[in-house]
Amino acid sequence: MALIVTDLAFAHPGAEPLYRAANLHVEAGTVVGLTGASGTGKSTLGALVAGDLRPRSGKITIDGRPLPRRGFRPVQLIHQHPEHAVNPRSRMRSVLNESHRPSPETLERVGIRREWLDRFPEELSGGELQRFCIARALRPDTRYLVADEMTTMFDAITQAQIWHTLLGIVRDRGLGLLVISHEQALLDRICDEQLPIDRLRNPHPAT
Ligand SMILES: Nc1ncnc2c1ncn2[C@@H]1O[C@H](COP(=O)(O)OP(=O)(O)OP(=O)(O)O)[C@@H](O)[C@H]1O
Repeated sequence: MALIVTDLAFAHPGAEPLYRAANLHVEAGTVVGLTGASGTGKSTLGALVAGDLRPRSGKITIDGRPLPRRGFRPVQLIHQHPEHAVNPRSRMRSVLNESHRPSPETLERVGIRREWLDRFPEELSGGELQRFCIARALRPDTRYLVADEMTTMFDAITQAQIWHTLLGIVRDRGLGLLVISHEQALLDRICDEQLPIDRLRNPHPAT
């Protein structure tokens, strides 16, 4: 069981290809860190494996099946800026229930307080809002998560709480987790494996 990217090619409109033949393997139940300098395509790769962007060519398979083009989303993306990932005009109860209804146990485990459900996004802190994005991503059919600079904006205590919670759930559900981060100490602590994106990009550059 794995998320497997094979010979992926992608370019943003009007730009040079970011990857010509990228390969990535995230085994279910493992935590893989994706590292690399700014602008080298880590977030873009996260968006591709989550199905938010479509590759030019190549293959993405999830537990042996092609990544679905619509509907069922087995790979869920958690962004750096939760405030950009939610509708500012929706109360948190609606935000949460957009994709599924998380169980009360999930809400409690993720650390969402009941009284937050009636608030609007701007009435929550970034860390509180990120907990909603995590709960929303934890659909019953989610198999893999991409955490793209998920806690970069938060203080050390909030970061530690969110990672502790998420890693516990990932372990219990046997999910695969791709972590995109510039924080080397975090990656060293939580990852089973780390991949520099340069190793995935352009493995056969034109000479
Ligand atoms: N929607 C877009 N349209 C055009 N170019 C884009 C778009 N999104 C990103 N890019 C470009 O693609 C390249 C890779 O961006 P990406 O965000 O994937 O890098 P990154 O490695 O995640 O960077 P960072 O570590 O700074 O977050 C950058 O040069 C960026 O300017």
